[in-house]
Amino acid sequence: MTVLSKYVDRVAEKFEQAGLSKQAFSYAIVGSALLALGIKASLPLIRRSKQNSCIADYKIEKGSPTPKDIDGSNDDLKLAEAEKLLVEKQLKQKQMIEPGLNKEFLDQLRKLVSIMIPQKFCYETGLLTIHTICLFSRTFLSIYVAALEGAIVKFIVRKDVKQFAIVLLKWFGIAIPATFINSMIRFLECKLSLAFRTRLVRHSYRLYFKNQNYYRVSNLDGRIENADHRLTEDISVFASSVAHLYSSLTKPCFDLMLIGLALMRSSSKMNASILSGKCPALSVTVIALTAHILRIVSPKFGQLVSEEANRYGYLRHIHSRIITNAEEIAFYGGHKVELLQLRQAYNRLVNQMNNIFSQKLWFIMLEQFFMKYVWSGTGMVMVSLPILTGASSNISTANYANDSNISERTQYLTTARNLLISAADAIERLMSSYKEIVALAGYTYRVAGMLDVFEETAQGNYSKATVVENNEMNGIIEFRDGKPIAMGRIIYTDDPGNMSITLRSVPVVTPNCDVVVPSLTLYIEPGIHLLITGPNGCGKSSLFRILSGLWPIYAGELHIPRPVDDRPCMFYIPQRPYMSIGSLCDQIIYPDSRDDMKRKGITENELRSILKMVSLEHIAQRDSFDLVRDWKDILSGGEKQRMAVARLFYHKPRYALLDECTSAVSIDVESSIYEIAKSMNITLLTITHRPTLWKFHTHILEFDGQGSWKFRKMDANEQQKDVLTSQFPNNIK
Ligand SMILES: Nc1ncnc2c1ncn2[C@@H]1O[C@H](COP(=O)(O)OP(=O)(O)OP(=O)(O)O)[C@@H](O)[C@H]1O
Repeated sequence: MTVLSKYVDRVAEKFEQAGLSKQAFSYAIVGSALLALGIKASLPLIRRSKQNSCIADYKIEKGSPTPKDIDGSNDDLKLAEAEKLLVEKQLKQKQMIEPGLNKEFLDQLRKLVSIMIPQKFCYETGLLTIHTICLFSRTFLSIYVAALEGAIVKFIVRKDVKQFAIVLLKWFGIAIPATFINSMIRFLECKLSLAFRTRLVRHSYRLYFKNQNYYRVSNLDGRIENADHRLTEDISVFASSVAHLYSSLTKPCFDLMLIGLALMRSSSKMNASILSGKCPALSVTVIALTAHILRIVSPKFGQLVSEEANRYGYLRHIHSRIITNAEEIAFYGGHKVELLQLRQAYNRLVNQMNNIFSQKLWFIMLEQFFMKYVWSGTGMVMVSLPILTGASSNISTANYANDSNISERTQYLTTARNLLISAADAIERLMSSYKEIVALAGYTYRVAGMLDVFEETAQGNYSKATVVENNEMNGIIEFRDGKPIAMGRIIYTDDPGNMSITLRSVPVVTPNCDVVVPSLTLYIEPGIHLLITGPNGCGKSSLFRILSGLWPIYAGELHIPRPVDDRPCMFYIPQRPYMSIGSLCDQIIYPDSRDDMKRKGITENELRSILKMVSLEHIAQRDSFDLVRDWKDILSGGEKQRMAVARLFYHKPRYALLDECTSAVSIDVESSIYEIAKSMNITLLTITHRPTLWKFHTHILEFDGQGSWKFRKMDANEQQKDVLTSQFPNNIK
């Protein structure tokens, strides 16, 4: 500032020499400052209105790609459009509760705390107690160190070398427990955060895997975009901020309490009580006023942090999609599109982070100004006022020259100053905790929100944005509070003599509440090998989803045999089989564990013969059963499908739900697989487009793609469809 004012003076002199008055020069400076301010204020508005008009242009052009779209310069506009849609969607779902210090936050926090600390006496309360003792001891030590420093100054002023050396030694001696306790506080904070995290993770994993929630959350419900991010990153950050907040709230409270007492004691010794008269009023007024100003001007950190976490989660989601679908993307050469999406997601995150940084810049400046300067100034006034005014002092003027009194006062001032600095520091920490609390509100909102969604989806309550408007009128689905209600019933039959599956007037309804088949009635008993056909999207796989309990039943009844441990009722094999992490043995027995296998008394030799049934014996010869490899990449498409069939032969279910699961398997191996399955008394429910498989079935369920269906016994001609197809390809549909 000094340099600037000197420079301004020098320029003003030059202007005077050139014949311009100092007043005109001042007007010019003020004018240009106002102009700069005006530009700064209006520029963002101009930019925003320009952006809006561009978005409007883009809306008009949507659907017809322009050269601008193609060269990627319209990316920002697309992104803005996408973001707008997202916000509209969230508003529709009434989810735009602003995370901040409010009742919702306190309720959510209370709920999460009851998960993190489930009992009065548990590991976490033990850690908290030790942590609290350490924080308390640290405050005592700070006060003791302040007193020692005062004594050191006193003996320096008195020139008392011996006492000085003794106190200095004490000062060094106290450093050992003080540093240990400091380190211990950090250690305990980390342990506490980990303990909280573990409790939350265990609880949320339990919920995530309850009633196939991992499927429901991403497929049937639309509220959580990236459950993986919430389950890992958000829980971790939430747990550490709770643990940190505990120490950053309790330590300053102890500090204030004990320092207040220490100050009162030392000041009353000097008959210069800083806690009487106008001093406390002054300090309380200054602190309250500055705190109020800071609260008013504080940016909405909770909302900002929550949005940042959203964007970070989305970025990770795009990354994981690329990893999962790397081969497909590489075959398509889709790297440009993927790169663009990654960049857009990253830019969104950067924009949000920049926004937070710039909001923090001014807030921290103001905060520091109040805390470092305004409060220190007030503290200095408080310490010196009683001594300077000396109104209440009993120390006579005659004694002022006395060395001892001077050194006493110096000691008092040094100790009081140190204590006041510590107290100011404590208040600073308390006030900056507000920022942390608001940021914590953001994470609490995400973690508690996730648990709420998990609990609701586990009970079959789903919420999807696009559901209600289109379908409320169809009469098949009942809605309550805008949410579809699953009125259908699943009835498990326990009768070992009745292993049939019955569907009575069950509609096939997608998670978006599109009715694919209004009402389906079927009776399947062991030995009815059912072939399911129909055009794409007619609901073939959806029927399997309903039979497996993945999709809710909105009406009617489904009777299925209750699953028993050793022989599952149904076993589903998809077109793209899932390869788990683990050894070759783990692939065959999935989802059983080694212990389950031992319990069932199945040996490695039996596994070998299962592999032989699906013509995969060479894999067991190549690798041992215990070798852990990345089977997803090692096995070819057809081998993976055969491995999935090996699982079927291992589990020997009553019903096999085969969803084009042998589309990549050669026809001869496929036929032998079907024969073996039938010989094992497995009833086949097959979706296939291959005529060669018709002969293995006794009944057919035909969907027409318009919601109608036909269920009937196959005639002998139909069973020979593959032969007829090869002889008269044009006559067979
Ligand atoms: N998770 C989902 N969310 C919303 N709609 C879905 C979902 N899964 C499937 N659908 C819709 O349900 C309808 C039936 O799908 P389904 O998978 O049963 O078809 P399909 O008959 O098996 O077809 P294909 O022969 O192509 O496999 C389709 O219109 C599809 O878009």
